[in-house]
Amino acid sequence: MPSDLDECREHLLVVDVNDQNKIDKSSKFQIRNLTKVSNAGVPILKGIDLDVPEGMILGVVGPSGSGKSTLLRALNRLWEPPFGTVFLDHNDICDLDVLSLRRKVGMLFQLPALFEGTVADNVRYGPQLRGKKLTDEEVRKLLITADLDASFMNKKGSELSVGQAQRVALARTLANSPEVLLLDEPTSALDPISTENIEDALVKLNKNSGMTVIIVSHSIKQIQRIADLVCLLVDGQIVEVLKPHQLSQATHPMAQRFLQISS
Ligand SMILES: Nc1ncnc2c1ncn2[C@@H]1O[C@H](COP(=O)(O)OP(=O)(O)OP(=O)(O)O)[C@@H](O)[C@H]1O
Repeated sequence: MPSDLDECREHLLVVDVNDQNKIDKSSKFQIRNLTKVSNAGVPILKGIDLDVPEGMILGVVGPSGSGKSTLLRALNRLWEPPFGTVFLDHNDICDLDVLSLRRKVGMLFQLPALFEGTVADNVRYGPQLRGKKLTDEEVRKLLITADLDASFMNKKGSELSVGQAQRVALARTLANSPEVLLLDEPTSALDPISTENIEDALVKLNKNSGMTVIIVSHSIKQIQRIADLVCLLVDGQIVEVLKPHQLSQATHPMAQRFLQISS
């Protein structure tokens, strides 16, 4: 018996923007005609239409330069579209207070920048802005979720490896209890064991708290391990939306080639 979420996943489609009846009411994000052109006039995103159901892990894959990071950044208002709209819970994100948007929609970058101070300072940063001081125990739990042990608490952010900094950045993002997690190559600097631990943590967070996750990854295997659905981006356009086990059925020639080489 398929669950509501399964039904919903079945219906994640690249939508016809003119057909409002197709808007999925349980969507966390509704992206309509999202378009970006570089200053030099080169199209980067070419009218992206996509619904992301609440509680889903959506994998975004595609060749380098296809616009994956640009797409993620739009969802957190790191740039604002000259054309197109992004709705979060049916509200245009450009109408939302940007700080509350970023608290709801946490983002992790490929190369995380930590703030001055210790790891614990970094993890406490977001809640502190809202007048909440996390206890040592709360910080410890967040670090453990991000596959770091408590001994990291008092280390300086500047003394960490990229892989350790990636995990601190994850703990710092989770400290805000986001409803959505945008991940840009979150395990690119991690060893296979840590990668597996982070993947497990993401799946647990998704299952236990219903957190919607959108993950960009160059690892097709990673996407197949954790995603409910995969969106293939080629040259600024979504060319396929498939379930992970259906990836071999991609019909777009560039998507096929990309998948063959990366699998
Ligand atoms: N601020 C910018 N100004 C001009 N061009 C940009 C800007 N940001 C990105 N681009 C260009 O847009 C295209 C898409 O970049 P983006 O980083 O989104 O791709 P990507 O799919 O995430 O790539 P990768 O897999 O290599 O990280 C690239 O050609 C890039 O050079």
